[in-house]
Amino acid sequence: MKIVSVTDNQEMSKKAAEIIRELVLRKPDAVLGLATGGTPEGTYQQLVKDHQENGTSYRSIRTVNLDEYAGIDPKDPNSYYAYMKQHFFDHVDLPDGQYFLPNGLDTSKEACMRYDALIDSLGGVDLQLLGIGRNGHIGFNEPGSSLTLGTHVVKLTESTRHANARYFGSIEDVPTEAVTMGIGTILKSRKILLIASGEEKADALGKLVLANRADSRFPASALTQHKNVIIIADEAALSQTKVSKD
Ligand SMILES: N[C@@H]1[C@@H](O)[C@H](O)[C@@H](COP(=O)(O)O)O[C@@H]1O
Repeated sequence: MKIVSVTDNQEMSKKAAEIIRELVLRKPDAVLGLATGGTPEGTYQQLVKDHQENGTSYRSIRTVNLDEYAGIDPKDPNSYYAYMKQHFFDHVDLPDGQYFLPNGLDTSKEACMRYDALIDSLGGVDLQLLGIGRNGHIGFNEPGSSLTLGTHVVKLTESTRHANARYFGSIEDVPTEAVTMGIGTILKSRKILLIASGEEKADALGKLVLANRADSRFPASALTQHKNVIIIADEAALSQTKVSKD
């Protein structure tokens, strides 16, 4: 795992966007694995700015998202589909029909298998963007998840529901389940870019930097099994590690 230490959220977002942009320019039909949450918002902002100012094109790009809440209609403003439209899809020239998310309204085993088959049919993910949950979850793979599964339905932990409640009216409105790419799916990506910002991620980052083997109690540790992982984290997120700014 390569760790890049940056000053703050803005520098993290710029560096992450630069890596994505380079791939898009080098491979105009790349498959991007995308993530949601507060952390990648700045990265999408940078990519949109770059598209507007420099014309970087997404015409032939395909994207697949990590996860979606179960039981939430894509039209619901709290869906990850709506998040992606709002932060990225509606502002670049990525054609409709070239972006995919798990379907929160069809959580059947068949639908999950179809999502993995879709990713394979696109040729696999070139670059998977990841955030990290405070408890070390990636996608929605909560502690205790199998580290080999493909896309599947998960029960969200109360800590994750509380952390994500800021987007909903109240905690009762936060779904209890989600559909997520499994760690098995994530590890198939050719490259993984994990971004983290802020003190509330310091615990998780501290554990991740020290991890030397995959342990299902801390799902992000599965990244130790992948050969091409870059972590871009700011000083606050790295405050419990010995990694210092380059
Ligand atoms: N499913 C998402 C994850 O993909 C994300 O990495 C995590 C951290 O979110 P945030 O970036 O808002 O801290 O939250 C959610 O649970």
